[in-house]
Amino acid sequence: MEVKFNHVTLTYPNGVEVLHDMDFDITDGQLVALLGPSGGGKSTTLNLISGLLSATSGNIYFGDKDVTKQDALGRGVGMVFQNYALYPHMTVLDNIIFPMKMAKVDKSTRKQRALELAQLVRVSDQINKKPSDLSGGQQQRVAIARALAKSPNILLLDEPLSNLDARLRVEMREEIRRIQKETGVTTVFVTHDQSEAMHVADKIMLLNDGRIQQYDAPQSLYENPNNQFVANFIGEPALNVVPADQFDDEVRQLFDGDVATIGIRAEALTNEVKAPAIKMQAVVHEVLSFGRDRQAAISVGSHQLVATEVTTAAPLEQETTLFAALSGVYAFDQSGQRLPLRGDHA
Ligand SMILES: Nc1ncnc2c1ncn2[C@@H]1O[C@H](COP(=O)(O)OP(=O)(O)OP(=O)(O)O)[C@@H](O)[C@H]1O
Repeated sequence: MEVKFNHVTLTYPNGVEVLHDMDFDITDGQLVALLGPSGGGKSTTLNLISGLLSATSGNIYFGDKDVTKQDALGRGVGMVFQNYALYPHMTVLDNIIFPMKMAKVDKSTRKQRALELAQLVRVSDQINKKPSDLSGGQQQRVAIARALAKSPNILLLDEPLSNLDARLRVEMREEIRRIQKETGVTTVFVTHDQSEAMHVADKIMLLNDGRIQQYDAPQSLYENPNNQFVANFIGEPALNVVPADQFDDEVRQLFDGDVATIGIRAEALTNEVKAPAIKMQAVVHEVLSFGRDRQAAISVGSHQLVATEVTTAAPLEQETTLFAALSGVYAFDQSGQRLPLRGDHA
């Protein structure tokens, strides 16, 4: 089911507007990640989709239907929470059956559907156990099956992986993607972890201060950020940010507008030029290897940078010329807006 927000705002009863003019479409069948720092507005947006909160102004549509005034029950959404919220006294099978029992689905149909869902989420061999006898990942699978039991219009997942250890988080994010693709249910997934969002989503909506900073395919956010916030938030190691006055005029003039800062991706910095690049004077302090990863500590003036492609061939602790591939160099103005390359370099 397509979801559409038309100029939606939300003001909490304390009078503070926390979501400003949210205008977006979620395409039917897609998995969208709501990503952003704490307080950015992810949960508030999710609760507006679910109907747990009502918009102060603007309209929300599911397909062609205006659901702005409809409550959570009427909207037919399935929810999965961070703590799974399974019924502890019921078996796995009964947990999955429960929403269908409430909806008065007949007994044999609901049992058959629950068994199919258990198979979909791969807990068929656990159906007679109680939630406390399952691992965190298995409990999450059951919570997803239960949320899908009533064939919801939209599946909403609120930080579903945050209680799992690192290895299980990676496994479960792949599982969520598989289950979403198999069922085709439009899914919204809240996370503050950019790497999780990058791996799981068809599109990422990056929120900060109750505004959409960018809503795009994961790779587009990485390669073509709208502003400094997006460029900083997406990518690991974080973007290197250097004031523009550390660069020659020639570099600043590559961009259209008044350049205040230059952002450089860690992997764009090299000690040999391989692609269209800018030059900079820098000092390499050390080059460390971690398995297949490398990390060099560099300074430009008094600014510390991290580079992943600078090799041990670089002389240490002395001024040297480094290059930054233009594809990983962004210029921002004073307000943090991205400045485009001038026509002849674009
Ligand atoms: N009940 C409330 N009353 C007043 N303000 C609220 C309420 N709930 C949230 N806020 C404010 O709304 C803004 C957005 O909060 P929200 O919980 O949506 O952010 P979030 O991105 O989900 O953050 P987190 O990752 O910490 O959950 C914050 O400034 C928060 O302080």
